[in-house]
Amino acid sequence: MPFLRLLHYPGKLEPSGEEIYGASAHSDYGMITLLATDGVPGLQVCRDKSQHPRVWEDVPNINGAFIVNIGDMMERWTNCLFRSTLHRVMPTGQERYSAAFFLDPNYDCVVKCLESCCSESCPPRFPPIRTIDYFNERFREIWLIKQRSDERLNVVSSQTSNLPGSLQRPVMVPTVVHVSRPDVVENNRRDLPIDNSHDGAGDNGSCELQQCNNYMWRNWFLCEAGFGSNLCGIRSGIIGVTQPCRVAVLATAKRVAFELGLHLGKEAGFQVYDRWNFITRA
Ligand SMILES: O=C(O)CCC(=O)C(=O)O
Ligand SMILES: [Fe+2]
Repeated sequence: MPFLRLLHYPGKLEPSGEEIYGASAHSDYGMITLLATDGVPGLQVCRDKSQHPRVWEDVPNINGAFIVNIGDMMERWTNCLFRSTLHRVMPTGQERYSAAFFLDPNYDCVVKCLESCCSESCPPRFPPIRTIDYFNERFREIWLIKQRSDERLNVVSSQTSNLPGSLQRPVMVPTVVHVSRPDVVENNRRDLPIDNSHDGAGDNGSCELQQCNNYMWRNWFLCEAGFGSNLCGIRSGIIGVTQPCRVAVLATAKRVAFELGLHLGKEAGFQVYDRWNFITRA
């Protein structure tokens, strides 16, 4: 699964002279990352992450070359034959741009030590893990670090701008919630054309079924991005959809429940207000 992240470090300095943007020490979670930068320094790697105190080295810029990072999943697959690279971006006060291309296993892929990388004398160091479970574990750790830091700094809002540089960026990493749908729904989804008709701009964008589809697409997107999930502290709550008429409300609620394997009236519900303010709920 590919994922491209475009990064901008504004290089702003606090009145104290301290820069507030950077990226704390981390390894990338997936398989492999190709990184292109604009040549502005700041990126550092630690060759031996088990060594303390850590020794950080600047990564030199080579024009036209990508920086390649091994990710955690590759480390687990190869039983540490390939180690994931611990790296960070130090604030330098200079504006900086980078583009990171992450290649990760699919979320439902179980990452298990490769047979060629273990033996009786060298048993697997990590148990098999589903990619999504590993990612969520890491996102939860980051969320806890952010909460502790907020408490320390007495940050009231959820903005990250008051955080020290070392905690700025990874907090922005999205949580991904794996949604398991009935087989029939999953197969239908795979057959859907990849075009822009689901954003309501297509020729048949106004028909009722199409509108229902539009809401489905948005719900799936929000749901899989962690909205409405207890796993994701900042996005927990409810995804709400408004519809112009009772028929559409019922159709949408039923379909959300069916497609996400939820119970209508429990995890998925609806509320209809008619013009005399009578309310029907499930
Ligand atoms: O901006 C950089 O050079 C590094 C970015 C990075 O490590 C990341 O996005 O995971
Ligand atoms: Fe990284």
